[in-house]
Amino acid sequence: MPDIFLPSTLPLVPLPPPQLLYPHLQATLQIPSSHLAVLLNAIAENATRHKLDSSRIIAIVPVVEIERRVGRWATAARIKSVTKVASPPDTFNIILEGIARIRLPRSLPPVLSILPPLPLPISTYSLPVSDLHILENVDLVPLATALLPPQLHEKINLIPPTLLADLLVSVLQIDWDVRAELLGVPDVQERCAKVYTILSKLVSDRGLAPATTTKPLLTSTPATIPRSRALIRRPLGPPTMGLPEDLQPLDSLFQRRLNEISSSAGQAITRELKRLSKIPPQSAEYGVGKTYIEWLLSLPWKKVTETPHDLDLAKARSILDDEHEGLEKVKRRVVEYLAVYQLKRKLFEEETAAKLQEKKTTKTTHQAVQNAAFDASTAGELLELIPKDERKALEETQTPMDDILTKDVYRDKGPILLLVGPPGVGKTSIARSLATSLGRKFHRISLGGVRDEAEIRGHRRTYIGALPGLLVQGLRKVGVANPVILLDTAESAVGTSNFHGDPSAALLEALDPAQNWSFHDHYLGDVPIDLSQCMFIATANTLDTISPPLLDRCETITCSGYVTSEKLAIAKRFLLPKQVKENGLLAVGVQMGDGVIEKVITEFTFEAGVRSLEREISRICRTKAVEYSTARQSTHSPYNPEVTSNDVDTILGVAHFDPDVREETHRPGVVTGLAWQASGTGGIMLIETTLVPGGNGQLVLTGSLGGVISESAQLGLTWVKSHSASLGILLGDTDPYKSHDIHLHLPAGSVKKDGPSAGIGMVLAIASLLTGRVVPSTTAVTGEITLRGAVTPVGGIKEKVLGAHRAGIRKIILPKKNLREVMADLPESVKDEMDFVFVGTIEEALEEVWGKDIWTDTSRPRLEAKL
Ligand SMILES: Nc1ncnc2c1ncn2[C@@H]1O[C@H](COP(=O)(O)OP(=O)(O)OP(=O)(O)O)[C@@H](O)[C@H]1O
Repeated sequence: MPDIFLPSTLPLVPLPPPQLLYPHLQATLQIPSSHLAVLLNAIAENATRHKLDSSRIIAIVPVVEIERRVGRWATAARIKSVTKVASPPDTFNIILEGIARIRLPRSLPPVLSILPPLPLPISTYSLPVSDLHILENVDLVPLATALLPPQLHEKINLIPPTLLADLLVSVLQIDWDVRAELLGVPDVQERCAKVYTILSKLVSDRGLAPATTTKPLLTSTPATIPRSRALIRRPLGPPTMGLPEDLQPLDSLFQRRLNEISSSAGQAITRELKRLSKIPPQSAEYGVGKTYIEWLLSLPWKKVTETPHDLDLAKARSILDDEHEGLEKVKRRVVEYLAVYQLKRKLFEEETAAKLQEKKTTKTTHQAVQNAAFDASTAGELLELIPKDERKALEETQTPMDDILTKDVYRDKGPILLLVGPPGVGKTSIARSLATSLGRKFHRISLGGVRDEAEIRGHRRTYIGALPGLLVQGLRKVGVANPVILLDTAESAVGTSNFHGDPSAALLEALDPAQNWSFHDHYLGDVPIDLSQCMFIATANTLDTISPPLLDRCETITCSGYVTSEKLAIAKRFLLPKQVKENGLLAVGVQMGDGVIEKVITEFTFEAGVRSLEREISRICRTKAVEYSTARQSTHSPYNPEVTSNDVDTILGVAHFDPDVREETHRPGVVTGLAWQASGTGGIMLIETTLVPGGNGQLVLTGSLGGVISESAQLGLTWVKSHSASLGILLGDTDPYKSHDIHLHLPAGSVKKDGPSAGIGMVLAIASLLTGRVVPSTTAVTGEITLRGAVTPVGGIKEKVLGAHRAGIRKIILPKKNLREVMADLPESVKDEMDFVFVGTIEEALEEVWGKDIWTDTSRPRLEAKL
């Protein structure tokens, strides 16, 4: 039960008819901006006088024709919100919520306008708990039932009788004078008796009969208060009566879980149980309804994993270290994230504690008015009985009931971590370790192939076999409201709306801290679910296709591919021991030397991550498991845990064909470019050109090329053509463009290729073809070109370079503007082994490959490669 504290002086504000403010109800006061300024000054003065940070409490005095005060009673009220109205101009609506009746001093001047803070003899005219018993004599419920529409009947039972009298006279359009008089009746019994007389008259005037009550009234002794309070919290009263037998188990489960579910879920279950009790159990609808109730009962509305208040960052780091090799930057960033999370949470908890403390101290300096019959859980119900026009204005500032109940829980509003990198580099497993460090449950949702909004937001219950969306399903699976949820392959939830809706929009709503405390899943209908306590982490292979609004919510951490030495370390420390264990060889083990593992890495796997490597190691372990089983059965051949290089060949067979190994031969017209696949893996890509006799300088393109890459080829040819003279291509009377077409092909025709980064490679290939000079196959190039010959930066450079390194390339020509990325992000071992040449123009690139004398050297045969 919250206590309300009133300062001993309050500014006074006149409230003309027809409005009248009772404790716990709302009223809207419309005032011009000049009056608002006076009011705010008076409030500030009062706050300073009482050394309060803010006191939005004022006294609302009912007045008639502005000069005549009615009686000696007013209402202490809290300002809930101030909003500017569209018309009349310069006018504000102030929404007030009554706190308690206050008696005004005899000497008070007429309240003609807003008055500065004046001392008021404040008494506790709200109800002490022990006074409740007096109400049993004057039961207003039957009268209220007769007078109010049926949909409100059940709610009347939930309203404490002490409030009912005020509430009824407010909603039943009783004369203002009568209402003002009732404000001056602080004694509850007297007030209820008066209201009883008024309502009885109204009932008989309208020719209605008072209903007989079944109302569980609040009972007399303080000892029974908690039970009564539970009753108040209960959404719609027990529906058990008259339920069919097969609904009884559900109902009793409902009763047991009453305190664990949100009030809106409780209301929905009550409604559904009632509805089901009226329809035949054989109908399909009956089954649908039962499943719906089961879902509502099984969700973790309020249950959370308790997380330690002091997160041990060193321990978190050691969990990350224990489960992952390398990934230094990623680990550091994850620990930073945890540190910030912990700090924010601590700060929040300290603030909450300080507020509580402040309340306690204010109690000693200010008179406390006990608000016996009002608590947050009745607020929502009450609201519905408040006149509509007032309610509308109030709703904007309303916090939902469930939110009030759990408002002291910390909800992280920070960005979502997005781990980006090629497959198999440990993104998922880092997220899992983060959940372990936080002591939270972990749930992974794969967004791959999610094209339908219903997969995120659920299907409406009208569909047969309808289910909630992936998020709600996930919550039920983990059984707590605060898990770490990993949204895997987030790039797949593309931001395209189609006739199935827009999954990324639904996802955004779920991730938005401003909305996700009341996420609406279609299956759950009008029952909102709180996702704000979940911690979301996303992973993606590439940022290219991720929806921009989603990306905007995220903070990106890049996990790049591994080089051989890193893979070796991962294999030795994690993959091999894991596979040995999984294949039942823990007792005898499998020994693989560094050279052997390296052979598996370089000859049998061609990937940025370590997934295939793990698969190959698993194959080796399986073979060793067969050997071990055979050895156990025969005494002749003992088991040998050692795996040699030859064993690898025997077990894994012929080394895999790898398109990503550099060419051994050097040929004019062939250049090695760099590619970056949608999976996030980098590699090399050959650019082949040849001259086709009988043409006229046209460009023929093949190899599944997209629009952008085709334009790059055209651009490359144009550049070479325009520099033909200086490159020595047009010599004497031979003009290759008049007698030949140029065919440019990118092998692996089944793979779609696009992007601008092959531009410089195309220029080199065409120039090489026409000048007859070769580009060494150990050299790779990447960079976009412009028509004027500038080389501009490209994306995915780190993965491309790592892919080139794997393929055996030792020199890379790349755009100057990518220099910082290369220097900052690449492992030292790669930087040591490779030669990087940064160029700003095409000329620089050509000179780098063929030397400065390319512009004058015309001695070489010009055409070497012909069909
Ligand atoms: N640095 C590492 N240390 C230890 N194990 C690792 C490391 N990187 C990857 N692994 C292991 O590789 C396997 C694949 O990792 P994981 O599933 O996390 O990859 P991912 O990056 O999420 O891939 P995808 O993008 O395909 O989902 C896991 O078994 C993981 O433990």
